[in-house]
Amino acid sequence: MSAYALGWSDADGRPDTGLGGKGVRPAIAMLAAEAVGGTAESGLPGAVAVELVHAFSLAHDDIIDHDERRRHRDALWKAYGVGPALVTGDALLALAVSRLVGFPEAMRYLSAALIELVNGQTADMAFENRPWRGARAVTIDEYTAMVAGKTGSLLGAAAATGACLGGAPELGERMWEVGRDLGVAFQIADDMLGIWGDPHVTGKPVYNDLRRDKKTIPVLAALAADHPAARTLSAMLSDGLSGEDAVRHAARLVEEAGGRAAAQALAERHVTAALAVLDECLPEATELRALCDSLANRIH
Ligand SMILES: CC(C)=CCC/C(C)=C/CC/C(C)=C/COP(=O)(O)OP(=O)(O)O
Repeated sequence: MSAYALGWSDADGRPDTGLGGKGVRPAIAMLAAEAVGGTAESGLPGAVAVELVHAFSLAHDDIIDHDERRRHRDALWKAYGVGPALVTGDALLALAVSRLVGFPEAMRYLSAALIELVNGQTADMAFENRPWRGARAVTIDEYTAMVAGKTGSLLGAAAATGACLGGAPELGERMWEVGRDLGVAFQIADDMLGIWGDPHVTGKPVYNDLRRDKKTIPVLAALAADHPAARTLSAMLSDGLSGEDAVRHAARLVEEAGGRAAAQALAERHVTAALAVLDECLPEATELRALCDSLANRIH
């Protein structure tokens, strides 16, 4: 498969604008199918299913979070209204499930991912009402479990459905582990891009998570640090960030307290774990490994 299949450039080799998304999940499904000895095309039903689930989850997530921009343009709800965006998301989900009718082993992983996705999303929403400090503060372990559900499960399903469709259902569980750990690292990178990303590249503004009290890993890790900036940050967040100056100041404190470096280190640990399982069960999977490496680059 070409670099296009990895989603980083378009069919003519131009850098991807992000308008259609990076296509990471379908690339994983097709490369996993190939890695276990099938053709890339054999992984196609899984690839389509996971990308449709992803699109459904983004449509609904943008409504939940009131995010107005997605992939360099208005979010679906912003362009067409909440009702149409909700129903479009539902339709995408129904179509996703229909893609795997006739492939029961792959379907098992997709349905497991859907349950975990909803659990992770529910935890993410519940965390917004938890305090920044004290006994009820969100821990890094709780964060990791939440993102393993919200993001890791679908990358897990991509890898596992690919393995099943490529003819190696016995590798499904291990491939799920590979995808899940990659997904945790991917979400950590996404959290980092939400603070330090370039909106021209990501297609969405920075600081929305901070404005909304989202318990993202750079902030949680900063607060856990024994650093004066962490104490100032904790007080500011607990009082509520009032105005854009406060939001920008909080972002600087997160970095000063070491939140960015700690998030990066945690993401690297998850990439390493994913690669260890991949090397153990599919040492010849060079293209899938290359995709993992390119995802790892997103952390830096
Ligand atoms: C049930 C429900 C509403 C769940 C929501 C779960 C959710 C939105 C998780 C976020 C996943 C994520 C990192 C998206 C960006 O993916 P990406 O960078 O691959 O996006 P792209 O496709 O635009 O490249």
